Amino acid sequence: MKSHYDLIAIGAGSAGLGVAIAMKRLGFDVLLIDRKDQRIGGDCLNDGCVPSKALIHVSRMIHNARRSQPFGWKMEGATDLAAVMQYVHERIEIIRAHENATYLRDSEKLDVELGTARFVGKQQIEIGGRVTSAKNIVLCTGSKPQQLNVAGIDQVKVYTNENIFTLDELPERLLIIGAGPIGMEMGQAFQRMGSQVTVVGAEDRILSKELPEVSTLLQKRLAEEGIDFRLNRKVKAFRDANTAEVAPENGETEQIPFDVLLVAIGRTFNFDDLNLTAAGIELDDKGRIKLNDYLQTTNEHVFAAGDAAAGAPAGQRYFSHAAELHVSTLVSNLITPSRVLDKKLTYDNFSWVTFTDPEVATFGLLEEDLRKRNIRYERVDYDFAHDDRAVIEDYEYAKMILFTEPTGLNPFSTKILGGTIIAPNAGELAQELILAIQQKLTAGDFFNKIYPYPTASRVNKSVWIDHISDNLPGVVRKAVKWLY
Ligand SMILES: Cc1cc2nc3c(=O)[nH]c(=O)nc-3n(C[C@H](O)[C@H](O)[C@H](O)COP(=O)(O)OP(=O)(O)OC[C@H]3O[C@@H](n4cnc5c(N)ncnc54)[C@H](O)[C@@H]3O)c2cc1C
Ligand SMILES: NC(=O)c1ccc[n+]([C@@H]2O[C@H](COP(=O)([O-])OP(=O)(O)OC[C@H]3O[C@@H](n4cnc5c(N)ncnc54)[C@H](O)[C@@H]3O)[C@@H](O)[C@H]2O)c1
Repeated sequence: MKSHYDLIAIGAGSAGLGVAIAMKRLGFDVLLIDRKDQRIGGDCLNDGCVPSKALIHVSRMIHNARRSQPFGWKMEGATDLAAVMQYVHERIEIIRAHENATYLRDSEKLDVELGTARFVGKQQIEIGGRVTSAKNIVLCTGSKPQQLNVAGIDQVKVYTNENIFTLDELPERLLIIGAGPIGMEMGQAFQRMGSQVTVVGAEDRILSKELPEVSTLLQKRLAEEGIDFRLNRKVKAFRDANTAEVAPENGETEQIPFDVLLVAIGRTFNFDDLNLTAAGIELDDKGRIKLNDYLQTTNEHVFAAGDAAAGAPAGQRYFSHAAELHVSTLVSNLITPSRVLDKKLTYDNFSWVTFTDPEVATFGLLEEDLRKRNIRYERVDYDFAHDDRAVIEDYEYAKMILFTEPTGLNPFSTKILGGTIIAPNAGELAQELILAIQQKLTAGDFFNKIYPYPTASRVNKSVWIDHISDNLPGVVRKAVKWLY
């Protein structure tokens, strides 16, 4: 480790790896720090995106195998969770081959230190008893699961995303607290593998960041697969190691027996070890780092990225690709010679996907953003009932909701502002729409594109064919007829 660097990144998850590699490749002297080699890759690789999506992949195969029975396949069996987890961990190790200290030192020429970092000055970091400094430091220390603090919890073996992928026996009864993306993705995966899943959610609907009709449709599909929902309820206490006492605000308490408890009730931060006060870095009243629009902390030499940047004025987004957006904003600002040219963080072109089946993809401006900003918009609802691919593959229930500019005299010039798709592979279907928002493409651009039949993404044209047909001004129809 050198005594001084151009930049130090603390934490080697999506944010830390991104900023360190980008700055190094641009020619700067960079130090990357994480607690230990097995943590490099952060939550995403070790106990977030990668293991969860691998588990979802396996559970979908099991579900599809079961669904083939009406077509003559006779299958029986039970999930061997140890074998499933072996697959999950093999996938992690494949990615770890290029996300580890040796690889980063040898191939990316980064300085990598393993240990817990703490501030000992405004630009000074101590790690393993040694001190180094940097012109700029980026806090990429991520987040951790929020704990459930209720009476009797100490008797229970609590699982979170940090240890659920170590299970090697399928629980008969899995109780999940929290109906957010972790609860829904893991709940469906375990239900499909053969557990009886019960979900307790504090709000009146699942995935409360989505449009209400999307939550309702997804909940219906998950309930049809057998998940038992107890919404508008909280765990009040644990009677013993396998019984939760659950109740609505002013209602009767119900006992829910379980074999395994998964808690997924949101995130908190990893700031305790950092000694932030030594660097003059302040937290807000929610325990988030105070940041300006440029991801800068109250110490002008220290910035935050990834889950650690939840205190940004633009809002909090706990996603790997949010870390990617923070990194590109930061790197571009760090190498820009004049502060006047600095880019503010904005989520206007952001998107996310919840990898349930059906998937939920949400992109661009949310309806609440449009209302808050007094932006005039129209809502376009598209039902997949008459989409040939949806009929062929049995997902006529799917929906697309777009928020568009108000249709003017020329409906072909309408642009998308945001929207949501709930459908199998919605995350892939939405990609074209996300690009359209970013590049300001119009309804006419989709209308004029010829999509191979019967690709699923033809819906991105069908929605406009319907919309344009419904909104073509009478004068245009008359003119066309007159010219005919
Ligand atoms: C179950 C689950 C599924 C998810 N699925 C998705 C998904 O499908 N798509 C998606 O986009 N996002 C997903 N996410 C969110 C995504 O994982 C996170 O947003 C992302 O990992 C955040 O990256 P980060 O770099 O900010 O933090 P992290 O990945 O948490 O990395 C932080 C690193 O900092 C290190 N660190 C902390 N403190 C110190 C210190 N003092 N000294 C040294 N090192 C330190 C930690 O060891 C850790 O490695 C999921 C999350 C979970 C929990
Ligand atoms: N596909 C993806 O991109 C993906 C997948 C999983 C997680 N993530 C990220 O990880 C983050 C964390 O996920 P999460 O699901 O833990 O958090 P979340 O904050 O999104 O959802 C937690 C849910 O738990 C509920 N809750 C809180 N306290 C409760 C209590 N005591 N009893 C019952 N319910 C309670 C909340 O009302 C909320 O609906 C997400 O915000 C998301 O950004 C992303």
